[in-house]
Amino acid sequence: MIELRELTKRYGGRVAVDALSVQVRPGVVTGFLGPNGSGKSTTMRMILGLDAPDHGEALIDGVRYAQLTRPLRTVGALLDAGAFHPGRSGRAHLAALAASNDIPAARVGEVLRVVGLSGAGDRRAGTYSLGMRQRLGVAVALLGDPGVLLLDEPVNGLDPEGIRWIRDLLRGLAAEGRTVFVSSHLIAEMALTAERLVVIGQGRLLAETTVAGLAAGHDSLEDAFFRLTSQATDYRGTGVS
Ligand SMILES: Nc1ncnc2c1ncn2[C@@H]1O[C@H](COP(=O)(O)OP(=O)(O)OP(=O)(O)O)[C@@H](O)[C@H]1O
Repeated sequence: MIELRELTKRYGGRVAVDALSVQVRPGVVTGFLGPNGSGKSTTMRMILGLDAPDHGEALIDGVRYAQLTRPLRTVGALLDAGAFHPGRSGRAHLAALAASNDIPAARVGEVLRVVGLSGAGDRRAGTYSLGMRQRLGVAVALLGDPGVLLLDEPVNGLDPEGIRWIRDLLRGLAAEGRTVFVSSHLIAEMALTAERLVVIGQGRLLAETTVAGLAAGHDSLEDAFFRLTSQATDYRGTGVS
């Protein structure tokens, strides 16, 4: 379980995350939605202890990330799919992480299989396509068999087959009782993947609901999302006329 308590982050005079209080529960995929710049990545970075909140706290299974004794075994994250040495093979990258986190080496082959990179595991990661990098990032997240998973825009760069694969994977991981928190700015994709939704705009909580709950009373889910976030968008084109 992930718990955010009045989580707040300012950059200069600007509030990126504004007193965000949310509980993300195990057993379902929870989508984390908001327009560009609404604070999703900043929130995820604070959950992972990569950014310090100015106020409030983010707890994973009741403790802060820094207090976890075996972090990779508790929480797996995909933040930046390019975060590996390009000259190293996918397998070597995973093996180094496993060794430094006291994870059995046999787990490397298992996660390569789960993400469909068994055949490409010995290639240099720098030669991977964007979709293969995303898959390697997912393999890193799964390496410690964690109960909590945090993924920032995991479908970025994936083709339709890859998008379906990640959707099924996330739903399967949640069905095993894990907490799965996945950010996106694509409401249509989230509607197919997530059961619960946390929607933010300009760093503030706009809705914490189910997919059906968000759509209720609107022509479409997209319409509901736009209405909810229209007052909380930093950038908007005017179109041509
Ligand atoms: N290191 C930083 N320094 C200054 N401002 C930052 C920094 N990181 C984020 N911000 C600002 O904080 C706000 C929230 O950004 P964040 O990246 O968390 O949003 P996001 O919802 O993940 O956006 P996107 O969907 O575009 O990835 C934005 O206004 C952004 O410009």
